[in-house]
Amino acid sequence: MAVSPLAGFNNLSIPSGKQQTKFAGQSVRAIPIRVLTVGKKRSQGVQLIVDEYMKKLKHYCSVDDVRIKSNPRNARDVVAQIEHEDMAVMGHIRPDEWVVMLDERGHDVGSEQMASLIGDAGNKGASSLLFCIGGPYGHGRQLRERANISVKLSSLVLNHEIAVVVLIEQLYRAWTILKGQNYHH
Ligand SMILES: C[S@@+](CC[C@H](N)C(=O)[O-])C[C@H]1O[C@@H](n2cnc3c(N)ncnc32)[C@H](O)[C@@H]1O
Repeated sequence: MAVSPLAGFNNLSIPSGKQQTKFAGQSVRAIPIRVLTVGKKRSQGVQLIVDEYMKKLKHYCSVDDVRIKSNPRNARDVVAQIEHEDMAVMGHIRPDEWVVMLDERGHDVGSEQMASLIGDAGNKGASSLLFCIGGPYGHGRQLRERANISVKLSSLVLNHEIAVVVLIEQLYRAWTILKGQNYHH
């Protein structure tokens, strides 16, 4: 029987407050992480930082940087642009992948909770974990329906380039937390 992609996150607990991850001292299955961003060409400075953290993250799991051009069909109105970007994003999602949508209105998670989220995805059967950063006007309807969870990185609205930098550092931080390494204080 096929396992619903929602099966794990239905049970995902996001504990409140700063606390140790429930995976401290336990082994975690290292599933691939894919970071999908919708946007224009990245600036060199942002790309350097993303590359640096991707390299660090690759010590723990495989990582893919999936890029989608914003407004891929040169739509003239915002609604059509969001829909075209949404379709392009959906085309990259794998059926048994757990999808984390980054959104300014999402769950407010701390770094330990992000570590638990990665641990849960690995240990509850997801084949890979996809983190989605939207285009200039945010995510479309299909992705919102498909996402297993929506997470905020800050109460501030971030440009997609800043969002990917914050996200990738947090993914690295999360793995150091899972491994009990001396990076997160
Ligand atoms: C320029 S923002 C889009 C802002 C738009 N107002 C919206 O409704 O999403 C581009 C993308 O960056 C990400 N992003 C921006 N601020 C964020 C935040 N505080 N937390 C999580 N993701 C954020 C989201 O994925 C968003 O779709």
